Amino acid sequence: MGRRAKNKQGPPPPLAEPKPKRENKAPAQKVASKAPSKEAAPPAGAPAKRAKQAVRAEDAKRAAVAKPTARQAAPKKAAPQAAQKPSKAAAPSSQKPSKEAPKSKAKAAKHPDTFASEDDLEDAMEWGGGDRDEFDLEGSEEEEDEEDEEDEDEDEDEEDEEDEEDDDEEEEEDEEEDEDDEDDEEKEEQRAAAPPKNAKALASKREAKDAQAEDYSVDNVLASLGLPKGKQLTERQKRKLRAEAERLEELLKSHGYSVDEVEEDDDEASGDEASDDSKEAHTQGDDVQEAGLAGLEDAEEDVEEDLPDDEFGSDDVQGSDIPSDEIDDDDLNAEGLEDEDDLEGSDDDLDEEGESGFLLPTVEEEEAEERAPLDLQLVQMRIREVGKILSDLPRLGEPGKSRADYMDRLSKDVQRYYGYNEYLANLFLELFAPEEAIEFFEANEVPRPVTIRVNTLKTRRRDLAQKLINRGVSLEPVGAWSKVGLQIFESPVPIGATPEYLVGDYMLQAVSSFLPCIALAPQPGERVLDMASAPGGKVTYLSALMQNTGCVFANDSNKARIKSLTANIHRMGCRNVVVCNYDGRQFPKVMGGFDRVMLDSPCSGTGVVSKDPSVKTNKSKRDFILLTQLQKQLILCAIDSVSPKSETGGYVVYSTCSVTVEENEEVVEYALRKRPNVRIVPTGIEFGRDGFKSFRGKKFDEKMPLCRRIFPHAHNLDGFFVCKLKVELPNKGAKRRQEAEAAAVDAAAEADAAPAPAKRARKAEASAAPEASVFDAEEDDAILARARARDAKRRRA
Ligand SMILES: C[S@@+](CC[C@H](N)C(=O)[O-])C[C@H]1O[C@@H](n2cnc3c(N)ncnc32)[C@H](O)[C@@H]1O
Repeated sequence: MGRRAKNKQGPPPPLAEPKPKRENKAPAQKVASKAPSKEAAPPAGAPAKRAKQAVRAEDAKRAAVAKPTARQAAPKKAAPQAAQKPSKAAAPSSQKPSKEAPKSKAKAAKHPDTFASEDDLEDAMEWGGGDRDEFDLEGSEEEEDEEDEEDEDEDEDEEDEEDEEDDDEEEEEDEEEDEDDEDDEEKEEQRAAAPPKNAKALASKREAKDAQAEDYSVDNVLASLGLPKGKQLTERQKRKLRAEAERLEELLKSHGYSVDEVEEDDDEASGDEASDDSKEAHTQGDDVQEAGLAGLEDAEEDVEEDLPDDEFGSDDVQGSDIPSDEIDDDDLNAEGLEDEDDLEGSDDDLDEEGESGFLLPTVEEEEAEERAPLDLQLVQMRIREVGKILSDLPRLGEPGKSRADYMDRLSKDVQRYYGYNEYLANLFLELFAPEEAIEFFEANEVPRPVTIRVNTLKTRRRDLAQKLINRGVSLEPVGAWSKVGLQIFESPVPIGATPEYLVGDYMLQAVSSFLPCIALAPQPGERVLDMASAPGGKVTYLSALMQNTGCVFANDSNKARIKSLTANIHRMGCRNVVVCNYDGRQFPKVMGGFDRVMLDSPCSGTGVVSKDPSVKTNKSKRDFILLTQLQKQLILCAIDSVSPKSETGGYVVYSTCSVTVEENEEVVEYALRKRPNVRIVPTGIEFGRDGFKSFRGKKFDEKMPLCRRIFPHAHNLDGFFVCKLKVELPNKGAKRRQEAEAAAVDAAAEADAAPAPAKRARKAEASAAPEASVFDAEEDDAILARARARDAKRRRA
């Protein structure tokens, strides 16, 4: 097994820390919201019900697990909806996804980086900012609240005349609000006249739920667990069922339910209060409560009525693989185990089974599981359990089972739970250690934060921020590392259709895609080529960094994408850009001699799965072979388009929104082999992980760690790879390479020498960055704080 990415303490988070007012609300929700693709979603709450029934049936006499109150017993529904509206705490790093989190992220943005047009905007609102309908259509309570607030704001606005800076903006806003209010009144009347929209849906949901509850007959319950009736359970089967109970308890605890209080609350739960709560949750249309809490409660009652004590028994238990590593004798006793012998017996077996007590399913059990309906919660728990065991196989592994056995199980479960094809599941499981791979898969289920890039050709960040705040947008700078990024948390207006957007004050753009431009660091007056530039997120940034001077060639081979590229270039006021439409591989023949070349290469998109989940299934081994071939050809052409004699530059940046080694380090390594006059230099990006120096037996250039790798689970950004290359005169390069090879022998000297030039290079580039001259962090912070305070005051009034 080759090198795998490791979790290590990285530099400061790339996006801003959360403000206290948007406190993390529901940390436990993350677990529940880890739903796989929509297609795979089970009927809400069904796995929990099955698990609960298993517990009750097997342990009816023993009462091995305390019965939680109805309220406590509501596992969150593991459905895509939940996953797509992550809690603010759910983000792996400090960022907060926007309140308008997408209702469906299945529709991916056309291109992950930028949003060129109205269509792109729609996509953008889906990937990061929510359903556009939320902004435009009637009906949501939140919207009404906001409208009320806007009405109040009008009054406050009149009083606020001292605030000279805001006057013009606010007048415009007031006019818009007046119009909106008239529309709103009309809509309100229509709403009042119509029957409640969701009453019918609720009624039919209830009917469906009742029908579902009726299905919990003994036969159904046993069948759902793969247990034929009337036989005796083996010790192993009993143990698994008990561990299943533990699993459920763990699940409840992880959602913040206290199982310890169950005994006392149980009485209450059967009383009015609990059922009232349940009903209330129902009538509010809360899917989570409905599916989990009320459904579970109903199912419990049915099982109690239907299931005779001796009914549960089979040699053919298809049961789940049950983590029993945390079974605690004291707990079991406290919870009233009647049959001490069983417990002792299982303890003995646990000793034989390794410390975790988790058993991989047998072949028969696997086959039965294949036949049974997909139990997503079981699969999710098993993924976590196997990930944990693989982190310490000698201690936690089952005797006789190899790493390959566990990896095989994990791969199958990842495919079933997250919806990746076998090739990709294995690719990621090779790239990361198992537990980290799971974090990566989880992060891909959550949308990344919405961010915009301020167009310094047209405005300053502080001015734009102020205008947007005046429109009620909640935002923050993305962090000290960028002077042009703003993270959008909430917006009452479509962020891709504000007047500021339309006049080109900003670009909707993922912050990862700022990084290649920062690395290329084009200088005013230079000649620059962006070899694959549509729809233009990066090329318009390059143009801005060059302050509309020099010349940028924006090329793309795809004619259809040239349209949005051109539109963006116009909207952003880039006057130093020439658009062209060649296959990048023709470029050195078309023209050459550039000071810098950007190759943001076509790639598999494995870094942006959260935006485009189709990547999970539509990328095969063949695609990777073809893509890497193209990437290798393009990188050579990019190198050959650069003038090694450039006095100010002579650089190529190669980037992808993919995390695979094949598309990144291997492509760069290929280029270094084919062009000995090229070397890797620091990118100037202060965060991210190092590029791999070796992977699965392959050794890469010693400078490969200077490349930056960005991961969704580690940085809460789109996955990205950025490499900066310096192109030198061929003879000079060859000489330098020989010298470098000789120098590599002296490891100590190398260790001393490496950091200093890297630092110097970074410092030089930072001071040369044109945007630095228009930025004053402290001043910006003060202005933004004042604007936020004013906005807060208006809202309070
Ligand atoms: C990752 S996207 C570029 C995104 C762009 N840099 C931006 O920031 O908006 C890759 C682009 O490569 C283009 N492309 C694919 N094959 C190409 C080729 N052989 N030559 C030039 N461009 C190509 C695609 O049309 C696509 O627009």
